[in-house]
Amino acid sequence: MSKPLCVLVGAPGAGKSTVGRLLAQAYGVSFRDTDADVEATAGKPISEIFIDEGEERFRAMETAAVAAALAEHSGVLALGGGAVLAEANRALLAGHTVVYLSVELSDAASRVGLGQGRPLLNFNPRATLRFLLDQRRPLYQEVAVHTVVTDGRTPEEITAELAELLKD
Ligand SMILES: Nc1ncnc2c1ncn2[C@@H]1O[C@H](COP(=O)(O)OP(=O)(O)OP(=O)(O)O)[C@@H](O)[C@H]1O
Ligand SMILES: O=C(O)C1=C[C@@H](O)[C@@H](O)[C@H](O)C1
Ligand SMILES: [Mg+2]
Repeated sequence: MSKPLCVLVGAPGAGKSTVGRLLAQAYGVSFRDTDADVEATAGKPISEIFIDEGEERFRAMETAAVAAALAEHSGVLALGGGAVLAEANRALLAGHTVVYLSVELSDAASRVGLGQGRPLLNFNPRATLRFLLDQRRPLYQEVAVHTVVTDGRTPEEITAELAELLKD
């Protein structure tokens, strides 16, 4: 039983995977991403899981991946953007060093582009992102111990702030 150094949450395009990798490198620890874990378990990309099995099945696999990663991983962990929607996942995060990488619509939209590889954003990515951000902002805030604003900042700047926060 171990505990992640830090758990990153945030919307699509917040930079969880990008910043998570940089932070892990800086600390010399490994990086894990529950999206990649679900894909490895299913043997296919998330976009295909959504098409073949539906979002509900994906969310069940995601909860199993979150529980396993929180129990096993001691490095930096990024959660899928929608993981905070499930009460069970939010409960699992209690007591963990959860950092909310916040992003607002303008930067999120330019970072995810047309939403390729992100099934929820296949249709009208900007309007969907606006909805997701409004729906999830309070949930990210609820689980987070720290918030790091990412808008208009480079991944390196964000990583440096995160490293500073983790010293406490
Ligand atoms: N601070 C930043 N400034 C500019 N571009 C960024 C920043 N952070 C990430 N990006 C770019 O935005 C895109 C999305 O980043 P990333 O995949 O890390 O986000 P994510 O939070 O993991 O998204 P998802 O929830 O879809 O997995 C990538 O192309 C990445 O290079
Ligand atoms: O925001 C979401 O609901 C998602 C974000 C991605 O990380 C993936 O977990 C999946 O595409 C769903
Ligand atoms: Mg990611």
